[in-house]
Amino acid sequence: MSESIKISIDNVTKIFYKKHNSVTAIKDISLQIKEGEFVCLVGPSGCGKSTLLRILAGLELPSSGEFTIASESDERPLQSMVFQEKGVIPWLTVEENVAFGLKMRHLPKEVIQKQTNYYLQKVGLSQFSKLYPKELSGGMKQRISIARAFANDPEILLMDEPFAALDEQNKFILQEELLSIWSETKKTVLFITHSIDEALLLSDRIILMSAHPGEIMKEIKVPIPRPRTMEQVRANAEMAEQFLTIWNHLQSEVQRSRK
Ligand SMILES: Nc1ncnc2c1ncn2[C@@H]1O[C@H](COP(=O)(O)OP(=O)(O)OP(=O)(O)O)[C@@H](O)[C@H]1O
Repeated sequence: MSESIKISIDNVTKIFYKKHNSVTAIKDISLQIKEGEFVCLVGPSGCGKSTLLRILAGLELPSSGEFTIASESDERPLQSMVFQEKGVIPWLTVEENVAFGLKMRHLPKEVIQKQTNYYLQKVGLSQFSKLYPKELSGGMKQRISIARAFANDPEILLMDEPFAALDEQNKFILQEELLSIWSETKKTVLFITHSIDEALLLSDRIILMSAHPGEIMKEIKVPIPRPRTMEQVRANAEMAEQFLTIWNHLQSEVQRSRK
């Protein structure tokens, strides 16, 4: 991980105005993420995690505050986003889905083919390249989204619970595949999850958010070195302690928000 700051979020607040009231989704969020860092956002449901990601993706505007994403090249997209589901285009084949962002940028055909093939192979979809998403399992569809996001070669990756809809076995496999691609590319990643195990396995740093409105409450540096496996995460005493810290935080925030 480099020491340079890739994402800088400064005092970002988002208020959604409705007809008769307003909702403050996130409040005064300030966060700096280093180049090549893998950061997970964890917090109770409705605390504004997706709102923050959507702001960074340019899909929402902050009500106040600002953010910057350091850009190395004008030719690369600033960000790629991976969602929980519905991230694939049903009328395009697997290969066309992965190539989609590259085609939009009108890159040379050979570059598109090379990049697409590389990431299809990385996520184990090479032999399914001509199939359509409806012919694939949920795990395979998420692999397409991941391959497309990395193939785009964005400055940063934003991932909104990409594995939440998968069964445990598929989740473990995709987490390991993601870590393997990430360790090669060293992309800066901001990843939302509700799974404490997932956050401990993937992150360099975990940001804990408060219940509604979402504010940053605590940061946890994940203590074990990489490469990591879920077995190590589960067997490591320090990780068990961190698990409890996060668990207790979530419990108390959920209870506080219900009062
Ligand atoms: N477009 C919108 N219009 C109005 N309110 C919204 C909008 N998007 C989000 N909100 C509100 O902002 C708050 C934060 O929502 P958000 O989806 O960001 O939370 P979250 O932490 O990602 O939730 P979850 O973990 O359940 O996915 C919620 O109260 C939600 O109802």
